[in-house]
Amino acid sequence: MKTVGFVGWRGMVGSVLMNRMKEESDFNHFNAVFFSTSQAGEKAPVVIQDHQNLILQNAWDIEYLKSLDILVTCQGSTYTKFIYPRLRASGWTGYWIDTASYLRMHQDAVIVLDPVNKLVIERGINNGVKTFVGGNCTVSLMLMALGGLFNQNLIEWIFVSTYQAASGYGAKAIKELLVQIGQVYNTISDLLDDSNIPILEIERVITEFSKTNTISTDCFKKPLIGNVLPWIGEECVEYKGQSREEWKGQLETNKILNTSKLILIDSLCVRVCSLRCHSQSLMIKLKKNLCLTEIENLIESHNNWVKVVSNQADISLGQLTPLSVSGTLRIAIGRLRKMNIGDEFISAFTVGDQLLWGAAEPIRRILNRLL
Ligand SMILES: NC(=O)C1=CN([C@@H]2O[C@H](COP(=O)(O)OP(=O)(O)OC[C@H]3O[C@@H](n4cnc5c(N)ncnc54)[C@H](OP(=O)(O)O)[C@@H]3O)[C@@H](O)[C@H]2O)C=CC1
Ligand SMILES: N[C@@H](CC(=O)OP(=O)(O)O)C(=O)O
Repeated sequence: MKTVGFVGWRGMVGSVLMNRMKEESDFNHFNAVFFSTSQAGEKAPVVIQDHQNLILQNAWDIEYLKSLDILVTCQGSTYTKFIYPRLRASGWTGYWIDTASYLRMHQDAVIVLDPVNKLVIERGINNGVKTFVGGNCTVSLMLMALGGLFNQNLIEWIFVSTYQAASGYGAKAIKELLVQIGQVYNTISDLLDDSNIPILEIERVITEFSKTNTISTDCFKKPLIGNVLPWIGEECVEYKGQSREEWKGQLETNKILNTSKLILIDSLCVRVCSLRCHSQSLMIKLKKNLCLTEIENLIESHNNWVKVVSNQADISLGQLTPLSVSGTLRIAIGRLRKMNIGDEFISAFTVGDQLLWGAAEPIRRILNRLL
């Protein structure tokens, strides 16, 4: 059996990965070794019955890492940046599987999303590629939703407006949003009980409180509760005025699909206060005029997880929301219709869990493929 090391397994993405692997009994197929950058020597997680007494190994120990057949890291780019070049320089030729963005555009790395780019992955494996990286969450979720149209080479360009969950900024950010909700509620809970207080007075109190320094904003820098934040991540060095999150859309999509002619993708990425599902509003220019039923059929037949939601109010509100998709592998896509501006333009809205298909699931699946 192969030996697989896990770094970053107790982080948010790592925990979702561990849960999925336990659900699917993946740990029966290899020997697992768990590492930590900060807790070496402490107890490792128990993932199968007979492995009760394993301890955490030191994630900085190159000599130990060299003994692995496969290393899976959900630890983040800082770890990858430090360890990856040193481990490769030491002569290690094992498989490196990573959730972090650092190696994604590296020429020796394949971005994995097998329902969409299985052939690219297989070609990579056959050509001796040893580095496999999960895509940016919005990119992976968009590709899972529109795989059927990309597959048929029907897309000329897309403009995406994202509504990204707090989880995309990590566990601390989800906590910060929940703390903000509590803080805001505490400032007005007495007022809510008094039916004589006008709603605009309550709104004024909340708005004023949210502008004070008392509200927690360590992660997001501004309140997310009662707000939307129209900038995610750093500014792109190459393109002023574009965030790196927006910049990744076109770059990663074209790398994942291994396109010979660039598919144009642009976006405006916004943080909203949902917890772990990213939503995206899409304006798509098709290369030809197709009827809506054909478009829906192509989308839905592409993979087992994408579900077309009928474009009706009650069904959209029930099945096309972060709440309805959260914690599932479902990729919901709806609000599909032809736009007024022309027959080749369609609009759509899609929702996916950014910790599952957006992060952990492609990693779980490439690991199983490489075993
Ligand atoms: N968040 C997301 O939605 C997505 C993230 N990614 C990428 O995945 C990587 C990891 O992200 P994420 O999972 O959010 O990172 P986290 O911050 O949740 O975890 C990273 C590491 O922090 C350490 N840590 C310190 N204190 C704690 C604690 N109290 N609980 C758990 N872990 C703790 C752990 O390492 P140790 O045990 O070594 O101390 C852990 O592995 C990043 O590169 C990110 O860009 C990719 C796609 C989506
Ligand atoms: N940036 C994403 C999450 C993420 O980690 O992306 P990446 O893996 O490309 O750094 C978000 O904030 O929602």
